[in-house]
Amino acid sequence: MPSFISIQHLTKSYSKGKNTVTPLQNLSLEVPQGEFLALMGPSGSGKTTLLNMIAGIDSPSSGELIVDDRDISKLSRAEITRWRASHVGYIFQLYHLVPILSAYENVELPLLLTKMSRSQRKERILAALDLVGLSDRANHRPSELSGGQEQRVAIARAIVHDPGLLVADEPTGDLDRESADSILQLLNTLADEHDKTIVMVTHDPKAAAAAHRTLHLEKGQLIEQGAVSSSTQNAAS
Ligand SMILES: Nc1ncnc2c1ncn2[C@@H]1O[C@H](COP(=O)(O)OP(=O)(O)OP(=O)(O)O)[C@@H](O)[C@H]1O
Repeated sequence: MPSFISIQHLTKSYSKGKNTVTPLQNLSLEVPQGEFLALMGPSGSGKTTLLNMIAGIDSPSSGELIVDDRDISKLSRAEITRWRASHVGYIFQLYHLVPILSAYENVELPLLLTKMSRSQRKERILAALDLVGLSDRANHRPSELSGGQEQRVAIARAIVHDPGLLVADEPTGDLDRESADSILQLLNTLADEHDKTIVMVTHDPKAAAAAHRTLHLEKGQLIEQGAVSSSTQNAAS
């Protein structure tokens, strides 16, 4: 099966004063469509940097970055903004819901950027809320929801425009174990039954274990779980 994400020899450097920081160095990665991939690694190892590259939020210094058959490192700023809006869904640790809007209205936000009619939007929003198990909370505001429910609304918002790729940065970092497990189950369902390709950054080994595969970032390179050195495990714990 061709890869949904194909990264070849990707390097990312930042200038910091007189110094250069290179969180990702000559990194290569293949992710098949429908895979739920977890990224782990010590703080500062470049996990968020890699996630931002894959999601088209930041661009590589060098290397090839193909997502869904497109080399997104070669797109202009306007093209990448358009690409992101239709191809990527974002899930954050702290949900980033708009407090004065209902769950329904929060989920509607990505669709307001499209030419969809109100009735088309309604159909999509109700389907997304149904998929995350929150049909009965459509009119509730975030403050009237539990943390787990807020994250479900955020996931409904991330999938409502039907992107192929979901990126999640510590999606269970603010949740108790039970809520975290049900969010991880939902992410598995999205990969297994809805063919979403999911890349999740996490510090939580239990969250990583729920994914199909876990990779560790070490010295700007990716290492399969099992091949990770004890020094990295100590640093990550
Ligand atoms: N915009 C930027 N400008 C300069 N340096 C940056 C920038 N973004 C990230 N870095 C540096 O790149 C390195 C990797 O950062 P990154 O946030 O990707 O790590 P991380 O593994 O996600 O860490 P954490 O687990 O703490 O979130 C760090 O040394 C960071 O200071």
